[in-house]
Amino acid sequence: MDLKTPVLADPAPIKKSRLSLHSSLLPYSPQPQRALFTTGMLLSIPRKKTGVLDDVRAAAWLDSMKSSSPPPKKFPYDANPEQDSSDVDVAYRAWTLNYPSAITSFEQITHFAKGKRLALFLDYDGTLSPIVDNPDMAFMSEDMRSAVKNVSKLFPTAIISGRSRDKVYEFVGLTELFYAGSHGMDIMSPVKGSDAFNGHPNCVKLTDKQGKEAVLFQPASEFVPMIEEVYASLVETTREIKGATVENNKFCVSVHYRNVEEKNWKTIALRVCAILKEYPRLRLTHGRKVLEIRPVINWNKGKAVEFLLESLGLSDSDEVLPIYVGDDRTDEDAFKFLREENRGYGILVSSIPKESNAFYSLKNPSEVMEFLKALVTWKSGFALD
Ligand SMILES: O=P(O)(O)OC[C@H]1O[C@H](O[C@H]2O[C@H](CO)[C@@H](O)[C@H](O)[C@H]2O)[C@H](O)[C@@H](O)[C@@H]1O
Repeated sequence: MDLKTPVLADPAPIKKSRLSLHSSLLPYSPQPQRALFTTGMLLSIPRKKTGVLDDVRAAAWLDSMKSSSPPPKKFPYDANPEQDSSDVDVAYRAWTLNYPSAITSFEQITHFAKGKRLALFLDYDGTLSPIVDNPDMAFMSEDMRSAVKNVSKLFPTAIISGRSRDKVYEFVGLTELFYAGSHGMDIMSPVKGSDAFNGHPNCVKLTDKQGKEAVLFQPASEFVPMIEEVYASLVETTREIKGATVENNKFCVSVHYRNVEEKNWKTIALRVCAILKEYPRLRLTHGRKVLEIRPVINWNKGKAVEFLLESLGLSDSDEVLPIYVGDDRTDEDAFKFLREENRGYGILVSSIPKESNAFYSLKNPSEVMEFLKALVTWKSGFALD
């Protein structure tokens, strides 16, 4: 099977590595067996306790907060009254030469998928539901729910979210799927294929809400008391900052600043920094107008994809093509895993140009739904052949 990718469709931001990856993707080569769990899952990050360093760190966070929140109308140039939306369109179209649309490249994707089982991994916020001001109101539409349900009848499908697993399950409400919450630090998967994890201290067998036997993997379980403590401190320290909210995602905490005036972002950065200084075993990552505090462990959404592939019996890369769809920085770990392990494709959901480890792009959740529906149509037609 010739899987050669046309040169123009090669979505390569860093030409060297992406081209070499593409050539090794053709055809997929068997992956060397690797140990999923490193013995030292805990990473150590030295954190000095001087005031100057705190200021420097908070200033760096502030830069990151600002750069990750470009005002859509000004992007990709600075404020320019002459600039109209067609400039933005041109920039976006140029970007899609490197990250082709998964819809216009659909035939290419299904060509790669022929003879393999597709496995789908879907982020939640910004992917299945539109980004909204109130995180508690980030509902997915009924149309999207039925698209996800239909796709999950044909392909193993998992949701991998930064939310707590319970919360994301509440939003999605489909029993047919597999769920990983807290950026992959809380995974419920079927017992089938879970032998590799038997005896792992963070892996327990239980019966899920539907009465099915399941495996629960929580690599950061020892951090729960610390997360609860830091959540309480963050609620307290941000209480008087108008618009700031703190969300407890069980193994990680989100500090939202979407509704905070930009002049107060620095205060948030400084206060979160002051709290985090007391917790050297926690670290901060950035999301979409959110600061995410999480344990310093060697685990992320990429590791969660690897875990799920293994526990679902889908780890043979000759037979399975995983596709991961996500919009956030934390999804990059999953894109990177699929790219570096030569396993499958990341699809970045973004309406503005962004550097990414994904191969393809989709503009927004509506296009995600269109893509999922196209997969169902394709697979159904294929089944009738
Ligand atoms: O991994 P995800 O499922 O994408 O979760 C990442 C974070 O998503 C949520 O925050 C984001 O969506 C909110 C609702 O649209 C929005 O108000 C917020 O600004 C976004 O950052 C969620 O609330 C966070 O806890 C997740 O970590």
